[in-house]
Amino acid sequence: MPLLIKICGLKSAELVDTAIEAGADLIGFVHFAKSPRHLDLSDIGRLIKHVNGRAQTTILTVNPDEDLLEHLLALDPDYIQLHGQETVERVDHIKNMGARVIKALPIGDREDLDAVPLYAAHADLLILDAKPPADAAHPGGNGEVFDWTLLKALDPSLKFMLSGGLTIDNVEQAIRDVQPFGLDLSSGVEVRKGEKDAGLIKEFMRRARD
Ligand SMILES: O=C(O)c1ccccc1NCC(=O)[C@H](O)[C@H](O)COP(=O)(O)O
Repeated sequence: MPLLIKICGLKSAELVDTAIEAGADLIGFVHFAKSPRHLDLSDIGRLIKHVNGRAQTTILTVNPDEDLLEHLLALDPDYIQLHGQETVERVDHIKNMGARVIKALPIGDREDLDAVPLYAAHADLLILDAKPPADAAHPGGNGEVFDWTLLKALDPSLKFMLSGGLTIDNVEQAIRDVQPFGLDLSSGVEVRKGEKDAGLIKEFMRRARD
């Protein structure tokens, strides 16, 4: 089965087209005010319409309240991505609202793996991302790689997307060593925080798909 590849934090229709034409399966839009990739609801709605079914879409948010969730669901993304401290009960609740849910889990050490089978039984997709540095302004999109060898302790039948610091230089090794179900990335195809580069997106996708 081909790798599911998600590119997160796209902000323009042109770069959305670049990512889709290069073969991205899932496009992520960030709604988190402190992020350099933050978009307001009207821009996210416009970009989801622009994708128009050519790829799947997700809106990424952090510990959303009911009111925000209702606004996000009205934009009709394929998934809501949760990147905060949302519990499995919260994941279930959001699914009951009619959403498919991607849950991101921070991985820094062996103990962090305990949450993986638990959330795998509730979320539609799981992202295993690097634990953010203590002084990070946002819980994801920090370009940090975690120790992939930790993942050897997981049940091999668990499906997850590998995330955290993926770049054109480490993507082939990541696929070889980890053999994930999917990949998720943001900073690795940026020239500056929040600014994606078409050439890096194409090169990343070429190396990931070869
Ligand atoms: O991207 C952000 O700015 C962001 C802000 C708040 C919560 C999560 C965020 N990103 C989550 C993602 O899905 C990223 O793709 C993932 O953390 C990997 O990022 P990177 O290490 O930069 O590739």
